[in-house]
Amino acid sequence: MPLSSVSLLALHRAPLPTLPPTSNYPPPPPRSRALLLPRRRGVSRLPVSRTRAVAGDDMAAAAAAATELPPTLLEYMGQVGAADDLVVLVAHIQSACKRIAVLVASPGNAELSRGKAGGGAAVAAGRDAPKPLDELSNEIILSSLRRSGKVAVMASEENDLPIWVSNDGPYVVVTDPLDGSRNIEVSIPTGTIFGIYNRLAELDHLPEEERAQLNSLQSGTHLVASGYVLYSSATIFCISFGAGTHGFTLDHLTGEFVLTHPSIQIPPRGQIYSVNDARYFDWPEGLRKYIDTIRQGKGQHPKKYSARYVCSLVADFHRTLIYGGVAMNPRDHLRLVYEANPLSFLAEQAGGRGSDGKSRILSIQPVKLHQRLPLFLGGMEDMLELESYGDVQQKVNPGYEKNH
Ligand SMILES: O=P(O)(O)OC[C@H]1O[C@](O)(COP(=O)(O)O)[C@@H](O)[C@@H]1O
Repeated sequence: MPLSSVSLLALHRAPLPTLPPTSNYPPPPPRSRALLLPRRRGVSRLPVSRTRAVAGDDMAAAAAAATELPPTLLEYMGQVGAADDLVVLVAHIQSACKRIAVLVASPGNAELSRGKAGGGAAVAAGRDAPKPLDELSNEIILSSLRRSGKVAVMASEENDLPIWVSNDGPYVVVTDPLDGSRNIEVSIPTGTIFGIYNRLAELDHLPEEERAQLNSLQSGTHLVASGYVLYSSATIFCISFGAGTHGFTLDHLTGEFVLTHPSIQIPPRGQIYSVNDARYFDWPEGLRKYIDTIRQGKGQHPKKYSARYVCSLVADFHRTLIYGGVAMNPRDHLRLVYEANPLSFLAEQAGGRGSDGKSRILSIQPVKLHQRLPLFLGGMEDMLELESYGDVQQKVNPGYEKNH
């Protein structure tokens, strides 16, 4: 059945099971063993002949087990009353991300990623040349968005210009299809980041190119939803529709993303800072002082902070969302439209903050599609302390080649 007629199948609008909000640190207890078993939908949906075959006690046990199952991502969207168009769109994004998850975990991934650097085994030319993983991921996402029938424009970090997809699509999607792909060869986590806006009908009279640009340059305050998928030891789909940030983990037995991290709250104070601190000597005075202070335990939080830096934005952000602290890239490197806005939306929806070191990210009006800026994401108290140092944006960036 095509996903577009997911029609929201029998997205039963039963009340949500009462899972506690994600208490981030220490991490949540392991999921019940029932989740490790092949997924059984509600017993009431079994054909009558089959339900009759189930003996009384078994029936009761099966019913109890079924009602304990946390919802899948699409069930969750049905339960919270998400618009049908949005459910169809997210269904297509999740199916694209499942394909990317398989791709990054496949034996050929290293060869594909070497193709990007023009070295390694990528000797075939033209159409036969292996495509770098981020280009392939881009194509996977684009074709899923096309098939959804719900997208007017897609703007991707991988394309110079936004792509006008369909005149009928109600949504605009911005995406970094595979962030951190330089880490693929060594199996370090990667991720897909996306943001969803409403298509601006008032621009429909403009020429296509201009319409596509302006639809893609909406400020983060207009996000309808944003999310990321982390490809790591678990594949996790984190999303916000503007009412909290929620995490769904891919259950490989059923192929479903199931709710594992409801209502994530970033601890206002963490004990981790995340930055490429080989660049310490290029940092401004304020940032150096901040980091020196917190790692000695002399900041507003009288604890010595630890350093963690994966150098893969989705992984560094995911850890920050769960454990707190601050994840940052103080140089003009990460992109406002594809990375900073979607992640800041998730951070805010989890009670945290996304900033360029001075201002709230979501309030910055993008002027260029590939605009880059310093990015700081984290728990509220940690972020306010960091910003109080004033001078935290790295202005110089000498001597670093982007070759690994
Ligand atoms: O080299 P830096 O400044 O540490 O930047 C690392 C960051 O760059 C990224 O790899 C993204 O860079 P690209 O968008 O060029 O792939 C992030 O995943 C990571 O957080």
